[in-house]
Amino acid sequence: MNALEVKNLSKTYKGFNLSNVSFTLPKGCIMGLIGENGAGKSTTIKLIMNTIRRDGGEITVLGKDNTKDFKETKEDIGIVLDEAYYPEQMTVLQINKFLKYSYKNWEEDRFFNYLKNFKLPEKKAFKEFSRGMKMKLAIAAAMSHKAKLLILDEATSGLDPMARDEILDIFYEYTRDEEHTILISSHIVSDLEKLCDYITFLHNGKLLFSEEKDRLLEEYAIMHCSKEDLRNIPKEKILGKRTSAYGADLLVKRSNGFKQYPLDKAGIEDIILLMIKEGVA
Ligand SMILES: Nc1ncnc2c1ncn2[C@@H]1O[C@H](COP(=O)(O)OP(=O)(O)OP(=O)(O)O)[C@@H](O)[C@H]1O
Repeated sequence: MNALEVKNLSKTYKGFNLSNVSFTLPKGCIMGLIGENGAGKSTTIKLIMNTIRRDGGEITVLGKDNTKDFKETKEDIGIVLDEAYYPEQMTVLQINKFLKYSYKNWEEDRFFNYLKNFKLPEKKAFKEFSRGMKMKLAIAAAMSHKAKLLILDEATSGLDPMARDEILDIFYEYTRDEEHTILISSHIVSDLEKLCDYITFLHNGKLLFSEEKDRLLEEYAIMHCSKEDLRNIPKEKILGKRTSAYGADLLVKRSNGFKQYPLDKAGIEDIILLMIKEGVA
């Protein structure tokens, strides 16, 4: 079963269109949502959470329509945004009590285990937590109420590299039972490349690709060529381009030929930067 199906999703704001975005996230997998500032990542996440109204399309969470079966899908989703909000005076012990009443399936032991792993103090008030500590608390809470789909919108960006690495390991473990699924947006593409099974790339409100990461890494390559070579390559085979005084780096698909040229591996960051670099996308 798919944890998440997004079909032809559309939303218009003045000066911005999220248009016909479709992607599928199978259960037990991790999907990274990437795109530049204003690409439409948070809008997509808000539409999945049903906190804003869509103009068109369909969203299914674990087989249920996210608007018609809103109450059930809400229990199934754990959400962490880029800021964590809890009552300022509360300690984690008090926050635990508060969350116990808020969630039907609150898992106290799991929550305290995460707090221990994250080394969060039990007696400090929430307002005295650093930004990173606040985020860790929100992540621990989102993973402790039997949510089947965990959604993180820029939730790891404020963490130091060690904390991020630790949390990426926890996310990875979280999904290995095939019951938990993660959708995570981040500007730290190297983290997503390490963690994710799927990458979905939005640009100016449009979906440029939603693919298995391993397929992207196998299929795409960077070709270095001279300006003269560049003139002989069919435009439709150039998926991205960066030119300099000496020649060009082209993003190409290995399946499109190019055996006569040396091809370098393309990482996810190379792929997305080249795709949008000179307006090819
Ligand atoms: N409530 C709103 N009213 C009007 N426009 C909005 C609203 N919310 C978002 N937008 C616009 O929608 C576009 C997409 O915004 P969104 O927050 O989805 O981008 P994003 O990809 O999450 O960006 P970032 O990486 O900066 O967080 C932007 O142009 C933004 O100004």
